[in-house]
Amino acid sequence: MGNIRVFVRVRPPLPEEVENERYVFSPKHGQDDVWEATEPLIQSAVDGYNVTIFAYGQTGSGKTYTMLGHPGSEGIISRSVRKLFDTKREMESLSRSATTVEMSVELLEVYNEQVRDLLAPNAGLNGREISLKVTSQEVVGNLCVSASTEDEVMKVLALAQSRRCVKATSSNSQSSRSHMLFTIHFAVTTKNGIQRKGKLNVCDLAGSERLDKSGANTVGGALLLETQNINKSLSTLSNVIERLQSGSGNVPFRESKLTFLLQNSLGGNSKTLAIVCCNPLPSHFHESVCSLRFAEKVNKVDLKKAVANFSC
Ligand SMILES: Nc1ncnc2c1ncn2[C@@H]1O[C@H](COP(=O)(O)OP(=O)(O)OP(=O)(O)O)[C@@H](O)[C@H]1O
Repeated sequence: MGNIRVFVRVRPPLPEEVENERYVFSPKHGQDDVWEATEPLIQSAVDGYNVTIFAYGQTGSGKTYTMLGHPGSEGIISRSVRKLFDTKREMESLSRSATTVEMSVELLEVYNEQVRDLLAPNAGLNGREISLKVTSQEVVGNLCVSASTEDEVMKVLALAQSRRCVKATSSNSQSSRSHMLFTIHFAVTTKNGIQRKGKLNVCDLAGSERLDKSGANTVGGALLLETQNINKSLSTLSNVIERLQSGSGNVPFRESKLTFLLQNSLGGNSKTLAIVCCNPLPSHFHESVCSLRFAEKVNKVDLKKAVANFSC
């Protein structure tokens, strides 16, 4: 006598169901499809809005691939940078340089509950922690590098990525051990002196992981501490979203550096997109369900109506 055998069969979606679920990207959708749906938000940064895009999901589910991509398979960041520079050139040439656009870039990581400036000369794992003053509106004290070409931004990004803490775990050979926040500012000044300032924040979060699956509890030391900090900040993020959704009580933005940095994106004047990534394997079913629950909660959060940042 053995156990009862169980088969599970998932039928393919029917055409009308595909239409209803079109915001779900399946494994057959590529980077172009994700970009096509994301691109209109980048235009909002040009129009003077604060825009935030963050990738959430368990370790190894495709967050960094979605945001940064691979050579020949560009992610959201490089496509956004190119779009912003194309727009800058177009605006300046159409106005015969009467309109000017200035762009600058910031790159931060949150590693073990410390905010680090990835562009600072002493950045990196062995570097000193940069003490940043984080206000509810913005981070003060880090480097903001002005950028005049896409190549410059991509070089700065590659430098930051090389300094970011990435390690092999048993779930992912290139696992990001920190949350990375890339910000590009887009400031337009017209010939009559009117300014509008938009910005795009792209956040590649570190992935949640179970200690037993990641092997961190057996390796111990740094990996264990990193995993605990990652999980703690992601669970604070989840609590923040829950409070925002229910509208009850104080929102615990200050309980983690990550939520502090995302405060304006989640509870303020911003247009925000969460991309929730899932691992396709049945063995990760539990984690995928948790990520989808998170997606559902985020989807119910009512943000204040975003207002463009204009000044004279
Ligand atoms: N849509 C995709 N198409 C093809 N390969 C993908 C896709 N998404 C992810 N991958 C591959 O899966 C692996 C894990 O992806 P990635 O490193 O982006 O995960 P992650 O969610 O950022 O993980 P972590 O949280 O550990 O940093 C990588 O080898 C990546 O190239």
